[in-house]
Amino acid sequence: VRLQTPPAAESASTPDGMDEDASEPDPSRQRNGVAAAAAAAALRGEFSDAADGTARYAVSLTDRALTVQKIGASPGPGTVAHSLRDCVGCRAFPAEGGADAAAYLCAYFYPWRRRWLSLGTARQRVELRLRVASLPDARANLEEAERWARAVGDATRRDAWRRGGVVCGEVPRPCRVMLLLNPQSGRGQAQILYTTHIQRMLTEAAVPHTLFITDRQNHARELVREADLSQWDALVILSGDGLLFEVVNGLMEREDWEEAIQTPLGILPGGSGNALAASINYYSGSPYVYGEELLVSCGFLLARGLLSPLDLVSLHLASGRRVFSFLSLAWGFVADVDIESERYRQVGTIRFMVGTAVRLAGLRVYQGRLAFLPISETEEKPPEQTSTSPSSPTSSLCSSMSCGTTADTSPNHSPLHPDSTVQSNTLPSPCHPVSVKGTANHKGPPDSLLVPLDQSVPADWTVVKEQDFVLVLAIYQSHLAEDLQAAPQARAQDGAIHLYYVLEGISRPALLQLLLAMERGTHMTCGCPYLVYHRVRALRLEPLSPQGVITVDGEQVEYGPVQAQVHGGLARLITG
Ligand SMILES: Nc1ncnc2c1ncn2[C@@H]1O[C@H](COP(=O)(O)OP(=O)(O)OP(=O)(O)O)[C@@H](O)[C@H]1O
Repeated sequence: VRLQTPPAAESASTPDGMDEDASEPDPSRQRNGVAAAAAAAALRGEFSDAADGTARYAVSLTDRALTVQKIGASPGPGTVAHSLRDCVGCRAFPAEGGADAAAYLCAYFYPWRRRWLSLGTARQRVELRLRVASLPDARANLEEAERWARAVGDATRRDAWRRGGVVCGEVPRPCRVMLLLNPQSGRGQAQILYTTHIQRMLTEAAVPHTLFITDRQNHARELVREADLSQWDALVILSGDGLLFEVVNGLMEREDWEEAIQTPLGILPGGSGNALAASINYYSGSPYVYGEELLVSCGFLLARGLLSPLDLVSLHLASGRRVFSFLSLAWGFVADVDIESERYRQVGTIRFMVGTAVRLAGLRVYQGRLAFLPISETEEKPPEQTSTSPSSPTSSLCSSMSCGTTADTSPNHSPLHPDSTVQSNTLPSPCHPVSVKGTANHKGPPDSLLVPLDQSVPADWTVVKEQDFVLVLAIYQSHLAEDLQAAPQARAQDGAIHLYYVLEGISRPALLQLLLAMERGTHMTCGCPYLVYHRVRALRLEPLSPQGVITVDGEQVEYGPVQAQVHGGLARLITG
């Protein structure tokens, strides 16, 4: 374990060095919009160039933008409006060594800009540094710079809330972050990613953090299980999804699990799959990005600090062990590829492509039983949560169950659903559903929809005819990997398990076509009769083939019968 304190941010560019902000349209960015923004300005002032103090700038702050106009230049060229939607922070500081009475104002933006060498956009860093020297003494100049820094920070926060979707709070400021990093995740570059991107970004956003580098499997789990959580406002993972799986389960193993699991969780992609990070980026409405660009986008969302509820799925394994999952349960093709491709880890995300090619060549089928509790079309959905203003007393008190759920317009099941494979549970259930309580090693809410694994599923469940499957995938986020949109209709807090299965009989080309379509999330439009989809609250999977792989959140668990139930909004996720 290493502890580190972030150093101060470095490097600057002056307004002269910046192009027009390339974010999506903002009234204040347009030509006559600049005038409108200035008219509604909350603050106006005159600053000089941070480099040598020669050029002078008229600066105005509105609810939406920080606009900088070179004095003497006509509006348009020489005027830059920095949208607050792209701002991560702003700070004031005195001139170095006290030789000068001036103070400085620094604001940090990450607008979406066209890439230099390829199509599309990515968030790119812009630093605005201005000199405040209009007052005679150093203290007065610093106070003026601080006044601006506070105003920019407050306006940015208000802007984030205005745009927030399903928001149930925000991390406190300053936010004390426990940042857990797995140095072995992905291609083993998480530490470099921290130094090159995240350290500076968190410093700019004034997020003090302590870095914990894990040195073995289950290290993160133990750390959060034993941690004094009153010391931390958020737990952030720079790693793959496997480390977050450990953190979630470490929190759920605590005596105070109910409170502990409310600790805001954040994820920064450092692994090879990075499914949750890709999902968060997608939920935020951001363009598709991957690799380091996804890291910067997720770093930006983390810096904004808005919280959304996160569903967790409680899973009971054959041994009686209970685990909590935020991403997926997989059996068959998907699980095989995930685990078998571990040996190609050094090639990064391409490992999944290699693994897919290998497994397609030796396509397997698995015999098993599947049953689930569907979410009916008519089932009442929890009311949609609207953003609460940052000053609202309820905003920081969001309880897991009171956080709302977005309306989901997706169909309950695929129109391609081959009815012949599904039957309602005609077997009389020998007992009424009884809660399956947390087992000895786990705390957590009771699973009121499940009965013990050695009993038949309840009568209102749907039982799939016993047969051969190519894959079963239960997923609760939109992405299964950075480039796999397995359930584009899913949301972090929709209270649903999105259950897909592919039946035996599918040809290799048809399966490949499905997997390729999944990159764009269009697999349900392929017209494949072997692919079935249901939205469910609970499920049971009983593999009958003697050998196979089951994964939970990409981690291999014991092979055998497993059942699961979703718990809506049990955790909280930083989604920006
Ligand atoms: N220092 C370490 N050395 C070896 N394994 C570790 C270490 N720290 C954590 N682990 C384990 O590594 C496993 C994989 O980690 P993680 O999910 O972060 O990376 P990944 O597998 O590359 O990413 P992804 O899940 O996105 O594919 C986890 O089970 C975790 O417990």
